[in-house]
Amino acid sequence: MRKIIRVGTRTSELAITQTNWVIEKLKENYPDLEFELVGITTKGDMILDRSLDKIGGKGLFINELENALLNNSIDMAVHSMKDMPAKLPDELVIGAIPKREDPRDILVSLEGKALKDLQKGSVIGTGSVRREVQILELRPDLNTKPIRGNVPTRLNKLMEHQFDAIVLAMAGLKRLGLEDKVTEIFSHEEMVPAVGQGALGIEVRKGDELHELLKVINDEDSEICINAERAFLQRLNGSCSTPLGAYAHICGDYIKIYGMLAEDDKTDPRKAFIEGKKENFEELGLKLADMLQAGGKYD
Ligand SMILES: NCc1[nH]cc(CCC(=O)O)c1CC(=O)O
Repeated sequence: MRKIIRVGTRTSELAITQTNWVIEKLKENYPDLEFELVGITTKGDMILDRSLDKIGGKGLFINELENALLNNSIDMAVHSMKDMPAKLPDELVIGAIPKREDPRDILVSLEGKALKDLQKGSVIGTGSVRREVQILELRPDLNTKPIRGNVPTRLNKLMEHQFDAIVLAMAGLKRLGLEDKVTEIFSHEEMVPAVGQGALGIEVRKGDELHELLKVINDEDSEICINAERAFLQRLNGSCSTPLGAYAHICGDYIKIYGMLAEDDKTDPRKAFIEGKKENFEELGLKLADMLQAGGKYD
């Protein structure tokens, strides 16, 4: 076994916190191994003045980390699964998905008002077309405005009154110890989360002995759910500019997957869910995508 395992991560406070958590978990299981955190700045972290879909979508936060894996300058990369594109390079694999953190979206509002109590015309900060479409479905009389930057930066922009409220992932706030900022938690039905939201993924080179070692921090139910959601994503070939979301959870031997899809121009949002035996997770994710593409709605 190599002496020091180099663990690549983005350099935001959230990414570093997540990576330290992964390293701690691995150390608990393998006290003799040594780990080194390698911070890598990605294009997504550098370009902060434009919206993600205008500068190239999801790959932005992970390309540099994958290149570092491919050229052997790191041994594993810790990602937020929600930032992972539908397809990975052939040489790489997600070696483990630890137990998922809270997958839901939340609202932080300036005056502590829930979404339904915000004044007509209030401005909601979000850079995500998925969140924008669903917010406007719940409150067509509000406005949305793009926001970029990491979680603390977004909270600061809210405090400076650039917005009346912002939407963030609960998972990020929990990991940063900022849950006390939360005004309202959206259910996964009123606001279908992003594919993979709340989950981490640890990427390694295919065939690397580290893959086996990572199994101790894999959570099988989380892995099945994320893979179901990612099958959905792959079928829709989603880029950052397609409003879509999916959230799967497991109940006994069954998996239930909720999905939302709108047109690229943000019109015609629709939602659906599907349920089946959990071993059929992939087929179910694909089928849910087909139902939504065919215009399916539920109620
Ligand atoms: N889009 C950026 C991003 N990528 C991962 C998280 C944290 C939540 C997670 O781990 O899924 C966030 C912040 C947010 O959406 O509020």
